Amino acid sequence: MRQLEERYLERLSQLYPTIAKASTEIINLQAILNLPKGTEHFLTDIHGEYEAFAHVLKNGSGSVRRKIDDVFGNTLSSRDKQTLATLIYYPKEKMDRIKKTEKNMEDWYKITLYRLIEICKRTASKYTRSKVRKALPADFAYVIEELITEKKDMTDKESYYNAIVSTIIRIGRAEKFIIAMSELIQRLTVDHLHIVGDIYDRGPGPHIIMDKLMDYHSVDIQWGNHDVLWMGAAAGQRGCIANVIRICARYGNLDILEEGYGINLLPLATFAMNTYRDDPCECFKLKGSPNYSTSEMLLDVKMHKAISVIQFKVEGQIIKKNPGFKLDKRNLLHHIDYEKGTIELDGKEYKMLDSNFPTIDPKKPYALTKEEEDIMERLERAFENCEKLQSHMHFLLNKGGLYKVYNGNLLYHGCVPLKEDGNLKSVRIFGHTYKGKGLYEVLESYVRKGFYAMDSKEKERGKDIMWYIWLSENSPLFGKDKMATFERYFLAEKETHKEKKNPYYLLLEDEKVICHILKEFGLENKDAHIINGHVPVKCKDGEKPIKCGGKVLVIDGGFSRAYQKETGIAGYTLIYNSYGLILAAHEPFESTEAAIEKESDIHSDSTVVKRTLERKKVEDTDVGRHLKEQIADLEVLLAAYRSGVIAERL
Ligand SMILES: O=P(O)(O)OC[C@H]1O[C@](O)(COP(=O)(O)O)[C@@H](O)[C@@H]1O
Ligand SMILES: [Mn+2]
Repeated sequence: MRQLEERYLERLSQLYPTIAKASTEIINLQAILNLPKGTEHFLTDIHGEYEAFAHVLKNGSGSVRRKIDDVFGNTLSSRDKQTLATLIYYPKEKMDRIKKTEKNMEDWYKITLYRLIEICKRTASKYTRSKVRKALPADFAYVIEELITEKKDMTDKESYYNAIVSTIIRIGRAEKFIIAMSELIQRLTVDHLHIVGDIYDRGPGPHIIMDKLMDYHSVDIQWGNHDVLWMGAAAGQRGCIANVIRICARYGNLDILEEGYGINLLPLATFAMNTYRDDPCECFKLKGSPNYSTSEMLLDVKMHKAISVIQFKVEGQIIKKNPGFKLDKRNLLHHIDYEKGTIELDGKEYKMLDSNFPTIDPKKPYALTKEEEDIMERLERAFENCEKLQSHMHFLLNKGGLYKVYNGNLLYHGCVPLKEDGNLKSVRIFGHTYKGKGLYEVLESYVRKGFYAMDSKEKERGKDIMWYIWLSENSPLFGKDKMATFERYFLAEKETHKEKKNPYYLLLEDEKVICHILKEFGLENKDAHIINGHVPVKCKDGEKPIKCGGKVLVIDGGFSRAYQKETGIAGYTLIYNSYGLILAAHEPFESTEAAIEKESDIHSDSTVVKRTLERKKVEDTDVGRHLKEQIADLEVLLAAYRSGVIAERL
């Protein structure tokens, strides 16, 4: 042990070779501990809505606007503040419009630059110089640092600033500079982003969102069931591939696959056209209103049906292969009477809304036809070999997980499976029993195995687990008793469509249960919160996102347009800054165009969930804890130098 400590100190002394260097580092770290805590931003259930997502990222769910209010208070009209906010979100586009009407651009540049400098000063004041420096755009790094650094003892500050600003304008760099400042403000307003799941499906641009996230300065992701579905597809799991394509077809988003990821769907399209040529595919009408021509629409519904039938078949095979998944009840194709066009479910007979199944052999309903098999083989290869998809999925693997404990909060997408009495539900995974945190951990480890395991059997299990996470009633990311996809397509009886939620969702107001979950994940502090998404909060029915006296925050971002009529708003996001927790309710996002032109900001309403008595500092955060450990280590090193145990490396 002693030897280990000495070896560690030796290593540390290579980094801080002298008393002076070690002391300076201690002082620097101590200074960081006393800075205000950085702002965290939480978004969930983005579901491919890249424009709304980009907007919320730009406005920091109201954080930029709050900064403008803090700096300018009553000295600017609310109209001017809104224009300034829009400029910060969309600097280039806004300036292009302003230039068309503004008579004195030079004046406008001057005023705008001063305003931006003031806001930038305020946003930067929370960080160390070194952190700000790292965020500065290379072209203007030096000037911006000059402009935002307080020069206390300079006598004629004003003329010094004026000279810089006038030069920027005179040499024609004002626009570029305004863009750089605006982006810097956006960058500094939010220190860290949490995505609490469901980036994928329903909306048109999940791949664009992923590109943005990969570019973002600091982010973690708690996978949602839809994200794990795409991960499974990328790993070549057939159930996941079929679901991914089915959902894209259902929402008129096959472009994501074809154009976004370059996955060739021609074999499926040709097969669908031939197989369902005269079939109107009534049950497979699209959701939403995609921009389709009639022939595109016709093709899409046929592909939608073709891949759905393939899905029910391959899922049947996965269920048979994995009896431990206990999903046999979800195999329904063998309950269909193909002649009568009916199905028997739980002893009751239902009329099927569709009875044209040319590819199903009633004796072997789960077997793929030769053509279907061929299509699936090609799709498997296409998903596995798509470089862009693989890079997006590896980003999810590297930056994400099934849950996260961060600054005293517990983040996960769906739920912790519970029994009706509120105790943790035990679940069998490949012959072993797990619950609570253990369940989360084993599932996550299998997801990773699905990509990285050397042992082919474990790898296969890992792939199948991704599909299991998508729809099992015991999956913490799904948390409903069944996924009623089949019933929703083929049966008119609404009661068969019902997906009953895990008791977790009924127990969200039960403090004992919630504290138990938090404790299970190591959070015993009374200030801890659970933050989850997944279930839309039906605001129009009076439902509230704040549960259990503020201990639980269900912030389904509600970005998904298809769901906005159910919730009545566009959903919630959360901000955790040094003053506390702020919940932002959003109105539906019209378009980027409207956001710029009408200066409409989707952020509508903020509720302070919790206000801290004292402003939280870095020392109160997880990073602060690491810094304190580092300081303690450095102090040991310092003592070792002083007592002669270790020599300085001069
Ligand atoms: O209406 P859609 O898009 O077909 O999806 C409905 C399905 O999506 C789910 O709600 C899962 O998606 P979420 O994770 O977004 O809730 C299923 O429970 C349901 O069967
Ligand atoms: Mn979800």
